[in-house]
Amino acid sequence: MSDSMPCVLTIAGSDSGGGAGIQADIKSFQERDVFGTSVITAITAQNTCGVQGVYPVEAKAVQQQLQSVGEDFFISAVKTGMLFNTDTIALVANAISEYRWKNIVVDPVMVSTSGHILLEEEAIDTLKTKLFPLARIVTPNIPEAEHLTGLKIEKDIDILKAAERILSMGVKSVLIKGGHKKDEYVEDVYVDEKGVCIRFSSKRIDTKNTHGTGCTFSAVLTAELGKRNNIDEALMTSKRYIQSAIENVISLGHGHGPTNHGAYRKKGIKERIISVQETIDLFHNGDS
Ligand SMILES: Nc1ncnc2c1ncn2[C@@H]1O[C@H](COP(=O)(O)OP(=O)(O)O)[C@@H](O)[C@H]1O
Ligand SMILES: Cc1ncc(COP(=O)(O)O)c(N)n1
Repeated sequence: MSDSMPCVLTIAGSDSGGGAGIQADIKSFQERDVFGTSVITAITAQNTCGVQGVYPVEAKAVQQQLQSVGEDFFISAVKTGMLFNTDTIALVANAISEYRWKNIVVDPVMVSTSGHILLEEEAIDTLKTKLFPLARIVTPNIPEAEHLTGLKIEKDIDILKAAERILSMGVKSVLIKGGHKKDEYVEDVYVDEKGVCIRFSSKRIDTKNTHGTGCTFSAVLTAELGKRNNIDEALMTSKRYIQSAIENVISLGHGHGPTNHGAYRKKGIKERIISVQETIDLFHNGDS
């Protein structure tokens, strides 16, 4: 191991079932060869069948964790996941400014796959106003993009409209993930402030084992940005990683099982992705 291993940070909730949250993030960091640090915002009692309890960590403890990490490590990228309430969001935004953290990936986690609230409704505005302007990229799924924008996403054009509205909240770029649609291909659509649009498309895997896919995707993205990769390369790696992790299922639990983190690294697994289409100057050409 090189002594200059990039060091990244996840600020998220703990999932006792190990499939999502901090646990998914640290596994992803390890797989992508970055050193993972963490700030835990909430403890969830959770398994593949659902969330049985949510226990937010008190503000003082969140603040101290941010300080412990911020004062000791050079952090090259940060991801935020489950933040749960307004106080935590404000503390995180302050720490990002104080420690001058860059490459901020905001996964606007709101509700678990099983339907449990992971972000208080009143905190959504704070997320938009305090955290989004600091973000390198925000990665909502379709229901989250709808909730953030108030738009209904049905057709392709709706995704672009939602992306444009999220960009107007001050983020540099947005990736709207397509896992919740039903099409044959799962398309994640990236749009940035310059009007560049890239679509990452892969064959939909027919499975119920998608617990933690969003956390894993954004953690891999954070690791790749922390290694100074360009955003398009970082997104491509994240899409390939998640495709392998869903495809090579490990059967655990009785509900929505977790993904297989080792799959992408293991030899013999074909990279069966991925068509990428790029449109430059999307908005400027009037296509939106
Ligand atoms: N059934 C699936 N087959 C292939 N890829 C999927 C599938 N479901 C989700 N993904 C991928 O997993 C990532 C997370 O997507 P999504 O499920 O939309 O987010 P979230 O986990 O935040 O709800 C995205 O990159 C998406 O393309
Ligand atoms: C601590 C924590 N963070 C995030 C999620 C979202 O993951 P999913 O959408 O797969 O339930 C979760 N269930 N738990």
